[in-house]
Amino acid sequence: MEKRFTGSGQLNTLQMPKLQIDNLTLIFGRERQTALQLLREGKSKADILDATGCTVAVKNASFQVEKGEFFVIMGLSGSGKSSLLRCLNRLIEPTAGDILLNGTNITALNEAALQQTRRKEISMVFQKFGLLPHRTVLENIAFGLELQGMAPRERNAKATEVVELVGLKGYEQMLPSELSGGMQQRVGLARALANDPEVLLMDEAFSALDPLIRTQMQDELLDLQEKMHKTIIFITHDLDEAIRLGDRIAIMKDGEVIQVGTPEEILTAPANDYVSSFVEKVDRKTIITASSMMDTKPTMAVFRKDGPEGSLRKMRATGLDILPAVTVDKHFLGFVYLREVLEVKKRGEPTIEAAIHRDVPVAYPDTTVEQMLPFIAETDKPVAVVDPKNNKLLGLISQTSLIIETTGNQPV
Ligand SMILES: Nc1ncnc2c1ncn2[C@@H]1O[C@H](COP(=O)(O)OP(=O)(O)OP(=O)(O)O)[C@@H](O)[C@H]1O
Repeated sequence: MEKRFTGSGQLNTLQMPKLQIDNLTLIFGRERQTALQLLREGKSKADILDATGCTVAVKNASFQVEKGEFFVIMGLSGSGKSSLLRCLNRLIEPTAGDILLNGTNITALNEAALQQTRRKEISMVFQKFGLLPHRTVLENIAFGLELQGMAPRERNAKATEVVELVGLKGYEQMLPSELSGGMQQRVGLARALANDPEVLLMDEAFSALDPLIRTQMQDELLDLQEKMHKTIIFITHDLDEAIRLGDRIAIMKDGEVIQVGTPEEILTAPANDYVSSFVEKVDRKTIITASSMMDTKPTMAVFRKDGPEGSLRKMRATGLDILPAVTVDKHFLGFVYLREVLEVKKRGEPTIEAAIHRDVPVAYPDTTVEQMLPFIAETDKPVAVVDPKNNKLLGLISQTSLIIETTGNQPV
């Protein structure tokens, strides 16, 4: 899936974020305000619990979610994911901080306006599906619309539309108890989608499903998202699921958001030892791409500018016996080798043309390490990374870094 977001937590600032969370804090317990004060004084969670009996579930969380983004919040049990998610639609009242939806501060809404937002703008899908047992699939899906006061004919038509979308056609008149877990979660998802919300909150939505069904549901959700372009905030404690689904991932620990980034950023630049230990076992080959491995300032032999003489000079200066050959405007032509450049010079040829090997494999910035495996050769040939639009050379990956990335070992 295409990853559209780059830079740790950096978003396209030309557009207003769909959701902006600023210093969100949630404290459970009676002496919340005292606890908040202690938190602001820099006291630890454990000290605050000792002093006040209050639990700091979310501590100063700040991040933005862009329109159409699939944003995953990941953390172990008790890290505060569900608490944070429930604050976003104020199922739980945050103790401090702001939540801006399309620039409007949700924390300042009165009850009526909040109801309106929950019905129209933010819908939630729960882990345990939350279905009404005595209502049919169609009635369950239409339930939110019924609460909004929509007439039966209209709401059934809307629910029938969504039924098709989530693959429940033919099951409309069944009761939840007649369905498998995966099917029940489709009903939960359909009910959330029937409201046509801008933001979908999904709380461990697939965690109760067995692994095969879970993978299938993940695929279907990604397919749906390709069509719907909703803003999705998805909670999971499973890193593989987070990597599979997320455009970006926020990692939580002890109530704090400790890193926000694309899966690749989190794997290549973990914010601390905790994140490193988390990502250790992930199969990096399918996630790391050429863009994060390449040297973006390689020495190049510039065709027509650098003749054999100039190319040899560059080889001598760098100690390299192979250089990428490019045109003056950086279009990649191939590689030149020391031995052949010497021969060209000996023959008195004015350019390095005859020395250029044009038939070499190239990678694009989003080519994964796995896709580059066939490029591992016995020779020390680097991999050229080019822009797919215009074939300009963007960087080089040395054979050594490719081997280290694929095997985890230094080449012998
Ligand atoms: N209603 C509550 N009252 C008091 N403490 C709570 C309440 N709900 C959660 N907590 C505490 O807040 C912290 C964060 O819990 P939360 O459920 O948000 O974590 P989580 O990451 O979603 O974990 P899980 O995956 O197990 O649900 C935990 O220490 C938990 O014990």
